[in-house]
Amino acid sequence: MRHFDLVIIGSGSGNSILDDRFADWDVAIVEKGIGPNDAYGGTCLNVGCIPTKMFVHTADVAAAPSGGARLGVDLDLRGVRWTDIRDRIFGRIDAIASGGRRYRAEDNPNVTLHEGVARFTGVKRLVVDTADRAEEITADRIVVAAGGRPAIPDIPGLDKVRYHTSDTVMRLPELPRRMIIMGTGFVGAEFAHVFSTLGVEVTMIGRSGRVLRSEDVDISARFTELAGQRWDLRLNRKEIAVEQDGELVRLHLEGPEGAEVVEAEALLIAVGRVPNTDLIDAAAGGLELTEGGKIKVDATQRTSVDGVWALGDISSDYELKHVANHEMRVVQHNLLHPEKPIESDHRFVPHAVFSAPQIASVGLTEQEAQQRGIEHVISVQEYAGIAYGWAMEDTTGFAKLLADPGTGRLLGAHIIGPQAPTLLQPLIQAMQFGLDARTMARGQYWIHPGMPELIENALLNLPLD
Ligand SMILES: Cc1cc2nc3c(=O)[nH]c(=O)nc-3n(C[C@H](O)[C@H](O)[C@H](O)COP(=O)(O)OP(=O)(O)OC[C@H]3O[C@@H](n4cnc5c(N)ncnc54)[C@H](O)[C@@H]3O)c2cc1C
Ligand SMILES: NC(=O)c1ccc[n+]([C@@H]2O[C@H](COP(=O)([O-])OP(=O)(O)OC[C@H]3O[C@@H](n4cnc5c(N)ncnc54)[C@H](O)[C@@H]3O)[C@@H](O)[C@H]2O)c1
Repeated sequence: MRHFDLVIIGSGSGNSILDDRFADWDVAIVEKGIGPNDAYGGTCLNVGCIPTKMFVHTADVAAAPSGGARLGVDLDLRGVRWTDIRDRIFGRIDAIASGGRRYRAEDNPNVTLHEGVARFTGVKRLVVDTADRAEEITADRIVVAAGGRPAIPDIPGLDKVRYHTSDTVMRLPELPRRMIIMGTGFVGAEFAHVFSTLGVEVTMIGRSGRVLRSEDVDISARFTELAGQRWDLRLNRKEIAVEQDGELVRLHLEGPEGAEVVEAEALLIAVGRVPNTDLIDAAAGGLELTEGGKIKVDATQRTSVDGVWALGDISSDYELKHVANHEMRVVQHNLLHPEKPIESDHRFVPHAVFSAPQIASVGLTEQEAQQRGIEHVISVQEYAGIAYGWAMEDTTGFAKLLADPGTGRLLGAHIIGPQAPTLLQPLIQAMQFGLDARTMARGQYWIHPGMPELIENALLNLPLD
C-alpha cells in the first residue's frame, strides 16, 4: 500500500490543482479515462464544452447562407463534410488530451498517474482498479473531482437499442438522415442546433411544455416558439417504449393527442447527468451526500471527512466548467493554506446555451423573484430596437433585466439573441461589483452603434427613480 501527501480523483478541473507550489508534495492523480477513447482531461475538454462549441461554431457558419437572403445576399450551402469536421475537431482535442496525460505521466516527477477506477474502501483509503490489478492507496488529503456522466432514463426496451449520449454523438461515423433528441435542456438545445444545421432532421422530445424551462419564463417561451419552427418539437410527451428495427430506432410516446410513434436512424439521450458518487463508493469513504445525491461540501469545499475536499460536478449545484474551475482554485488555496481557508462564491453564477439563438443568463429569473417575494422592476429591450439589430434584421432577440427598485442594483439579466454570452459579461461584472443600473448606463461611453447598446438601453428602460 502506498501513502501520498495528496490524491486527486479525476483529471478534469482536478488536474489544474497542481502547479509549482506542489512540487515537493508526493501526489497521485487517479483517472479512469473518459469518452469512447478513455481520454485524459475530463468532460469539458473531451466530451463537453470545448468540442461542442467547435461544432456549434461550425454549425453557425453553415447557417449563414440561410440568413443571407433577407439581407439581399443570396448564398448557397454547397455541402458539409461531416468526417472532415469531426476529424478536424477531434484532431485538436485528442492531441491536447494525450499531451496533458503525457505531461502528468512523464514530466512531473512528484506525480504518480494511476489509470483506473478509484473507489473508497475506508476513510482516506482507496483501491484503484486497473485493467490487470487492484492497488490500494492512502493519503493525508484527498480531492474528489470525479464529475458525473449522462443519465440514462428507464424506458422499456432501451437496453436493446443503439443510442448515443453526449459522450459518443460527436464521433458518429456519418450524419444520420434523422435524429431523435430526448431532452430539452442544454445538451438537447445545443446538439439540435448542430445536427439540424448540418442537415439532419431533428425530432425533439420533452416531458414539459417548454424547451429550456429553467430559463426565465420569457426567454424559454421565445426559445420554445423558435425551436418549434426549426425542429419537430414534441412537448408534454412521456416515453412508453423504444425498439430497434434494423437501422431504425422507434420510440413510442404518449402525448396530449394520445399514442404516437417517432422513428429515426439515431437516438440521442440528453436528459441530464448523474454524479459519479457510486463509482467512487462515497459512502465507504464516509462522505455525506446531499438530497440530490451529490457530495456534501461546506463553503470551503470541505466534505464531511476532515482532509477530503470535493469540487465540480460531483458536489456542485452547478454543472458548469467555470464553476468547477472556481471551486478548484478554492480547494487549491485551502490545500496550500489550511490555516487561512477561503470560500467559494456562488452568488452570481452565469451560464450560456450555445444554440440558435444563443441564450445567456445570470441571477434571478422573473419566476424566481416572484416565488421568493423579492421586490423587483423589469425592463425588456429588443435587438430590433437598436441600430446594430437593424443591421442584422433581428426580429426575435431581446435582453431582459430585473433590478431592485430601491438601490437600482441588478438582480438578474437574461439575453436571447446574437452574441448573448458576450453581451452578458458586463452585467455579470456589474452584479459582482455592486454597480447600480443608472451608474452603469450613464457613467460610461457605449460604443455607437455597437451591439452593447442593447444593454445600455435595457438599463435605461428600467423604471427606476
Ligand atoms: C455536452 C456537454 C457540453 C457542456 N458544455 C459546457 C459549456 O459550454 N460551458 C460550461 O461551463 N460547462 C459545460 N458543460 C459542463 C462541464 O463540462 C462540466 O461542468 C465540467 O467539465 C465538470 O468538471 P469536473 O472537473 O467536475 O468533472 P469532469 O471534467 O467530468 O472530470 C471528472 C473526471 O473524473 C474521472 N472519474 C470519474 N470517476 C472516477 C473514478 N472512480 N476513478 C477515477 N477517475 C474517475 C472521469 O473519467 C473524468 O475524467 C458541458 C457538459 C456537457 C456534457
Ligand atoms: N452551455 C453549457 O454551459 C452547457 C452545455 C451542455 C451541458 N451543460 C451542463 O450539463 C448539464 C446536463 O445537460 P442536459 O441537457 O443533459 O441536462 P439538463 O438538466 O439541462 O436538461 C435535461 C432535461 O431533460 C428532461 N428530462 C429528464 N428525463 C427526461 C425524459 N425521460 N424524457 C425527456 N426529457 C427528460 C429534464 O426535465 C430536463 O429538462 C446541464 O445542466 C449543464 O449544467 C452545460
